[in-house]
Amino acid sequence: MAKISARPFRLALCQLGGTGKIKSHNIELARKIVAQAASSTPKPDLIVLPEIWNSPYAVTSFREYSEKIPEVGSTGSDSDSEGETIKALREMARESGCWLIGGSIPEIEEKTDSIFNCATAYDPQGKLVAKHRKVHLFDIDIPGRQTFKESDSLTGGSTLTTFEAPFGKIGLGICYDVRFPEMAMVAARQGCAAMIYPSAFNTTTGPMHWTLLQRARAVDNQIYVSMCSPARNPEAAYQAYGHSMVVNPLGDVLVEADEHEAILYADIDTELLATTRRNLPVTIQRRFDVYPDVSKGFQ
Ligand SMILES: NC(=O)CC(=O)C(=O)O
Repeated sequence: MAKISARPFRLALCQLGGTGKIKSHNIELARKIVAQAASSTPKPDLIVLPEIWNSPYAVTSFREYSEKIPEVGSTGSDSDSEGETIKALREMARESGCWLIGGSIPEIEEKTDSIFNCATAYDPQGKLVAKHRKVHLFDIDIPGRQTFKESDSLTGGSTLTTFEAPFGKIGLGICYDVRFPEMAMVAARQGCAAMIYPSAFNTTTGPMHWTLLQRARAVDNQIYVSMCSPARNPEAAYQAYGHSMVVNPLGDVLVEADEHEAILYADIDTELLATTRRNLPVTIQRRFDVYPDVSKGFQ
């Protein structure tokens, strides 16, 4: 179990609204909301965008809107290896002077012709510091209410993702990944202060599980948990839930949006991480002699 080494930091969630079928328009909307988030006082350290914001959230759109995404560490000098959204996200990070989780976009891997739902993160110099391909694809069928099958056009990723920033280590997942507690547990055991999920629940599963899952992941692992959604668009085929949220290690909801466009700010209190773990020391009371250590092989 790695110790959490983090300093207090400020998180800004951009619940982006107004996106539609025109990719360049979606990118301009993202630029505006990131710039607005960065201009607030105190300035946030880390800004977050939602899941699949440059494209409609539809299995029939992912290939058309997909882009190449280079490997982690890329500074964008080889401009052929990345698409317009990635170039724009690098600029947003540089211009804002903040760390940026650029939500997720559809990624094409040319050598296998596979499409992934991929989240990226950047430092304030625009360097790509993390790339997470959604591991658990959103394939559900609640008859008459919500049916979705990402696996019709997407391939699942096969790695877990964390990145180190000066304010602490952050775990990155995407939406449906939150339903798999092992992922957040591994991140927590690797010393992450927060698990952040660009997301897009819907008006069926949102009321059922959105808050419950974040509070569960936070309390189980005594970390901050946050999901950043797009705003709801009444004209879209997929009705995003909205309700972007940050939950603290005690399971308290610190901030929550409604369904409209919004920017939410939350202060990540590293002292609370420490006191929660001191007062309720479950992270050191686990009985891996009785049940298997799910994080074995990842530390
Ligand atoms: N959109 C998702 O990936 C997940 C979701 O909406 C849900 O789990 O519910």
